[in-house]
Amino acid sequence: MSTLKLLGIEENQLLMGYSVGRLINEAVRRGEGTLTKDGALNIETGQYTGRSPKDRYIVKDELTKDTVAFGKTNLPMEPQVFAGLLGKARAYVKEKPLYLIKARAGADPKHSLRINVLCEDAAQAVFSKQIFLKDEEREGLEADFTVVALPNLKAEGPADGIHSEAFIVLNFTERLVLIGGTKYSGEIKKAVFSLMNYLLPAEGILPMHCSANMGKDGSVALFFGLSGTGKTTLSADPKRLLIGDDEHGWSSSGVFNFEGGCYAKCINLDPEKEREIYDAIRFGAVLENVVVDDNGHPDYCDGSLTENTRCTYPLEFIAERAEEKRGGHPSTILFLTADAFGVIPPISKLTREGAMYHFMSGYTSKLAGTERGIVQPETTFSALFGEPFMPRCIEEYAHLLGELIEREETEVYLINTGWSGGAYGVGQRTPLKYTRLMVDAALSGALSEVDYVKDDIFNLAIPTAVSGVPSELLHPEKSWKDPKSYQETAKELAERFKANFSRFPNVAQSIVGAGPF
Ligand SMILES: Nc1ncnc2c1ncn2[C@@H]1O[C@H](COP(=O)(O)OP(=O)(O)O)[C@@H](O)[C@H]1O
Ligand SMILES: C=C(OP(=O)(O)O)C(=O)O
Ligand SMILES: [Mn+2]
Repeated sequence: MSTLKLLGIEENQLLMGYSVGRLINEAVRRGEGTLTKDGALNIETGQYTGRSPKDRYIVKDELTKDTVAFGKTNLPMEPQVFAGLLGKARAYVKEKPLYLIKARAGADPKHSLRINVLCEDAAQAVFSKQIFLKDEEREGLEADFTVVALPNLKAEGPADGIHSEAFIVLNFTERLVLIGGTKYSGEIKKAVFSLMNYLLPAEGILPMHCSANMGKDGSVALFFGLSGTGKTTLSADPKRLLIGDDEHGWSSSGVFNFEGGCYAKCINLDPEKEREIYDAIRFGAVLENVVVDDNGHPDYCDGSLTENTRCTYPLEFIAERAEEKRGGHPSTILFLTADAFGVIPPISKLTREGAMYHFMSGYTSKLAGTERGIVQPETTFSALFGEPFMPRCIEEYAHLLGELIEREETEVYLINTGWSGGAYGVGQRTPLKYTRLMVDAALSGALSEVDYVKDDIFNLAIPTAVSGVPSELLHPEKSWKDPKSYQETAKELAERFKANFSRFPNVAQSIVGAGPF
């Protein structure tokens, strides 16, 4: 059955082919948001201002039962529970006008999905048009997957067989994503990301939660990291061409963006420090939960609605960009971690085994606002630096990365964009200008020419010098005022790494041995 039929939607309900300008007018007219003085559309998303992982499900059926790693991250949903929610959605959309955005995921035409996004809100239609790759020219209504975003449809929680009023459900058999009860647009993009992450490994492609950019010489860099660790910020670099800010695939011909736009954090956005992002906030961009005064002036320092304020804009709003949204094989990979313990060196070089160890560990902190209920940094091990979005078992993805970095001789660094000079509350977040200099040094090849010292707790190789960066900052045991408390804290974190890694009992000893001592 066609997906529209399944949803009980008639063709005459669909609002199609609207330009960005027209959708923005609709959003304002319908009271969904207002324009700032720079022309961006600002909306408030209500109670849900970040992702809600406890409300995200995958339907467990014949197709997925043996191919999805069901558990706490990939919550299973029984087909009959899905049928109940679908019934609610059908009743809700009956005779309701819905915006249809024809989009695509995957800039490599060989590995691309046709996506129809159906939105009840015009603002989410603008979001979808700007974040995904355009596919307006596509004829007919057929697509590979349909995403239905009904933020104002609230479920009844346990009475509907789910956790709360919000639901994000991926149904691979019906090729349908149902979203209700949350207006946070991040759910729409991350749901499509999860679709790609399920489908691509079957084609031998590694999907990655990373940003990507390219030097003017064509050399590609990837920045992996969980939410808030700096993928978007560090990849927007005027010296390099942006390929994409969040989701990529790595195939035998190189890397490709899944998306067509960016989803940047705006908290404390400072035009001096993040010029590219600041300049992208204009007509056509969508802000979420930024506090704006009566004259339309945004106050990026106001986190009263959430710390997770956001801006969506198409890649074309960034001057230095890779037009094709693709590049060759990465020569350098940077794993970004926001270490709230403040004991991981700001930059270190990983061996191939070390890269595998840290990819599978995915150590970082969840930062305030990025997920429901997170108000201060919370230690997490999020495998692949994106476990919430990876439906398959971790080893499948890790295996692919291992093969690729081996074959392409990709160099891998670990970068702590989190705390230094002390733990969260005592030290400070590593100044962005220094992190940028460390990234520059890694990408220019300068770090191939310096000496390294061993960190004897974490088994990491720390460069002795990075141009422009105070050398004591490079070594946590020197940047902490109290060496004893550094030792204790570092050892505590090392133990946490080991405890976490016991979830991978079958991994080669050489990889386990590349972790903390
Ligand atoms: N040293 C640093 N490196 C990267 N980002 C930093 C640093 N210090 C502070 N930040 C801030 O942290 C946030 C990183 O967020 P973002 O780049 O959107 O992460 P991601 O794209 O990985 O979710 C930004 O608000 C940025 O200004
Ligand atoms: C949209 C998100 O991604 P990121 O913060 O990694 O940009 C999110 O995690 O909600
Ligand atoms: Mn980002």
